[in-house]
Amino acid sequence: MAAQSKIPQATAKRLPLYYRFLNNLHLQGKTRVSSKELSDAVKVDSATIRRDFSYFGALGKKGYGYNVEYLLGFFRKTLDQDETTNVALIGVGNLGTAFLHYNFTKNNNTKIQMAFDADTNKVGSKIGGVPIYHIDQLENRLTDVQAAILTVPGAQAQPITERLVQSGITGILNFTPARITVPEEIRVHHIDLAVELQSLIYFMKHYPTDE
Ligand SMILES: NC(=O)c1ccc[n+]([C@@H]2O[C@H](COP(=O)([O-])OP(=O)(O)OC[C@H]3O[C@@H](n4cnc5c(N)ncnc54)[C@H](O)[C@@H]3O)[C@@H](O)[C@H]2O)c1
Repeated sequence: MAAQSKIPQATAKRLPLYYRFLNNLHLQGKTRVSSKELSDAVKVDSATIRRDFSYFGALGKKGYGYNVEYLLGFFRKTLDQDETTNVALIGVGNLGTAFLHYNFTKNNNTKIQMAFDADTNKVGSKIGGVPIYHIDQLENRLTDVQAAILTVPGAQAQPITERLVQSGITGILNFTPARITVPEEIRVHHIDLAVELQSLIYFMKHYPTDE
């Protein structure tokens, strides 16, 4: 595994991009992909992709491309080995409470360290071992936290996002229906259950798994 820690930073940054696309291909039942196909999808030129993949020990074969399963296995291992990322959760309601109970116990390198809410009845308690602070404390408490999970009502999403960005958060997992605006160096992943469900139904219809 030592070779994996030698991956250049620029390559490592593209890993999640590759991972998402390959995962989608895998879900569609595709077993191989060409560097051209990948290049078009992730908007990285084929030469860079080939160089990146050579670090992973994945050497594409002419006329075959890359084995999707092999790459996915590699990415899972590598992404899992990343250094610990501290996460804060904002909005301890129905959804937020469920996440705190879950707290990604199967994944050692991601942990919700703290949570925030505006409701004084929730502040001062712990859920799943995670302390809940008042949202007024956000700027004081958010030191050494890199990512945030947003589970507040939609109308609160943008103002809270601005405070998170000011506090040095660089990644936001947004569960609210609001589309949030951030500076371009901040990464936002939006999880919309309605869209996910529609997408599932689309794939059920068009890519039945028992083909
Ligand atoms: N519950 C679901 O299944 C579900 C599914 C998909 C998306 N969502 C979205 O996730 C978000 C949360 O949903 P929910 O059902 O948990 O809502 P909820 O009303 O149960 O919880 C929202 C929490 O945010 C807190 N809050 C309100 N304003 C705040 C502020 N300014 N700062 C900090 N905390 C604040 C509230 O006190 C409350 O605890 C919503 O945007 C919702 O649309 C929910």
